[in-house]
Formats: sequence, structure tokens, C-alpha cells
Amino acid sequence: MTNRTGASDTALRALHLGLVGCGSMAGTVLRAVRAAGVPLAMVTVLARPGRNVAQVAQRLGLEPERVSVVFDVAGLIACAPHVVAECASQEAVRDVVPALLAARIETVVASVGALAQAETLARIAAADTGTLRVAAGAVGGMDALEAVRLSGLHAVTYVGRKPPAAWPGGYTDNAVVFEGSAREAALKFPRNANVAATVALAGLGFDATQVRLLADRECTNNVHEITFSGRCANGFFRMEGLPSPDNPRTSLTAGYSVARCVLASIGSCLAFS
Ligand SMILES: NC(=O)C1=CN([C@@H]2O[C@H](COP(=O)(O)OP(=O)(O)OC[C@H]3O[C@@H](n4cnc5c(N)ncnc54)[C@H](OP(=O)(O)O)[C@@H]3O)[C@@H](O)[C@H]2O)C=CC1
Ligand SMILES: O=C([O-])CC(=O)C(=O)O
Repeated sequence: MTNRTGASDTALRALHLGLVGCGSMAGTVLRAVRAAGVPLAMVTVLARPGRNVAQVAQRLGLEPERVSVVFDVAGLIACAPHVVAECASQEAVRDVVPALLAARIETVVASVGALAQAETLARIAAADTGTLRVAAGAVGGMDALEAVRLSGLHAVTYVGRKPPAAWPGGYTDNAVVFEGSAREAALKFPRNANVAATVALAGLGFDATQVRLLADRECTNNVHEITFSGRCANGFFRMEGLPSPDNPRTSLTAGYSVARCVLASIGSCLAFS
């Protein structure tokens, strides 16, 4: 038997998925993995202290018997998931991901802005054993940007537009929320500028990538625009993502992108890169 992408039976073995976080993105990841036809054996969730199985199962739309909840990374490692998807925060990337990699557990990160922090990068570099997948998240076109980088990139600009209420700070009207480098953006907006970090990693780096974040009353969706020029190509990429119903600051696309990384890690979808 093969699935849509031609992956074999072995790729469809029941998956033990680890999740860090149990919010809107984690829910989207699970829905997508299920929709892809991958059977779930177990989902182990690293949650904040105080959460319990019934609550987490209900938030994620899972049967309680398929859920275990742990409160630290040692507990997550002890459960031995096939792959872990971080869907939580920059702080979680710093505190959890290095230990997962050191334990050789393949890990997908969504909170890519964490990689703008020298301390987090150093911890990940020191772990240096497992496989880290950086999800493209709410944006796309990163393969082209990386390819053009090899020829020499001249300039990369990322513009993120969201409805005013989707930005922290109580915006109600059109405004320039931020203008500056991708590093500043990622550090200043840990929950809203992960795309800026992703574009920086694929292209010119955190300090040379220019970012504008805009509150825009005309937007009903989250719009991401990347403009680049390089020696072998110039490009423009635009993606308009529907907001997650339970967290309008997060585009639904981001969860689907994390799911795609999970599926790629178990050989259950084409791994374009
Ligand atoms: N790459 C991309 O394009 C994008 C990336 N993101 C990243 O994804 C993250 C998740 O997004 P989303 O699901 O919408 O956010 P939500 O706020 O809906 O959910 C976040 C979840 O993570 C949990 N959490 C946060 N920190 C920790 C921690 N240290 N340990 C355990 N659990 C933790 C929260 O717990 P609790 O509810 O108990 O506080 C909550 O369950 C965002 O914070 C952002 O960093 C978001 C959008 C796009
Ligand atoms: O989901 C989005 O549209 C983008 C986002 O929040 C981020 O870059 O962190």
C-alpha cells in the first residue's frame, strides 16, 4: 500500500509524536497528520505544570488514552517519541530543544526567532547530534532564497502585514509596528516575527535582512511578502495565510508547515528542500 506521495507501508507505521505546547498550532499539526492518513499511536505533550491529560486531550481533540503529559524534557525523552514538534515559544526552544537533539530525537521548531539568540544557538550547537528541522512556518519560497544565496544575494526584505488587533500593543489603525533588522524583530516580537527569522536564516542573516511589520486595516489575513535580489535571480514571494481560529496571530499555514516537517521526518511526504 502506498499513500498519495508514494511512501511505503513502513512510513505509515503508527506514529508516536512528541509535542511541546498544546495551543492552536499543536492542534493544527495533529489535524494535518491525521488528515495525511498517518495513524497515531501516542502523543506525548510537554506542557506547563498544572495541565492534565483530560485538559490537553480536549484542547488537542484527541482521545485521552492516546495522550500522555509530561512537564520537563527528561520526561519527554523518557517516552521516546519518534519525532518532536516544538509549537510553544522561544523559551521552549532554548530550554528543551538542545536536550532532545542530544538524545538524538529528531525535532521540528516553529519558534524560529529563538535562533536569533546567541545563547540558544550555542546550546543547540553544543548538542550537535540529532536532526533539527526548521519549519518554513507561515511563509514559503525559502528553497529559492537559499539557492539564490549560493550565487550571491544583494538584498532581502521581508514585510509582514496583519490586522491591527493581531499585533501586540493594542493597535486599532494602520501603523508601522516595527522597522529594522530581522534580529531585532525576532527578539522584540517573539510570537509574531518568527517568519522574519526564517527569512534571515535562508537568506542574508539576522543583521542584514530588512524587516517591516505593518498593522493594516485592509488585511483580513496574515500577509507575508519577501523581496530579494541576487546574482542569479531577483524574486518576490507573497503568501496570505488565514488566521488560526483559536489564535488569530498565528497563520494556519504555520501548523501545516510543521506537520509537513513531521511527515517528512517519517518518510511520509516528499521532502522538498
Ligand atoms: N514559524 C512561524 O511561522 C510561526 C511560529 N509561531 C510560533 O509558534 C508558537 C505557538 O503558536 P500557537 O500555538 O499559535 O500559540 P498558542 O499561544 O496558541 O500556544 C502556545 C502553547 O505553548 C505552550 N508553551 C509555551 N511555552 C512553553 C514552555 N516553555 N513549555 C511548555 N509549553 C509551553 C503554551 O502553554 P500555556 O497555554 O499553558 O501557556 C501553549 O499551550 C508561537 O509562540 C510562536 O513562537 C507562531 C506563528 C508562526
Ligand atoms: O503566523 C504568522 O502569520 C506569522 C507569525 O506569527 C510569526 O512570524 O511569528
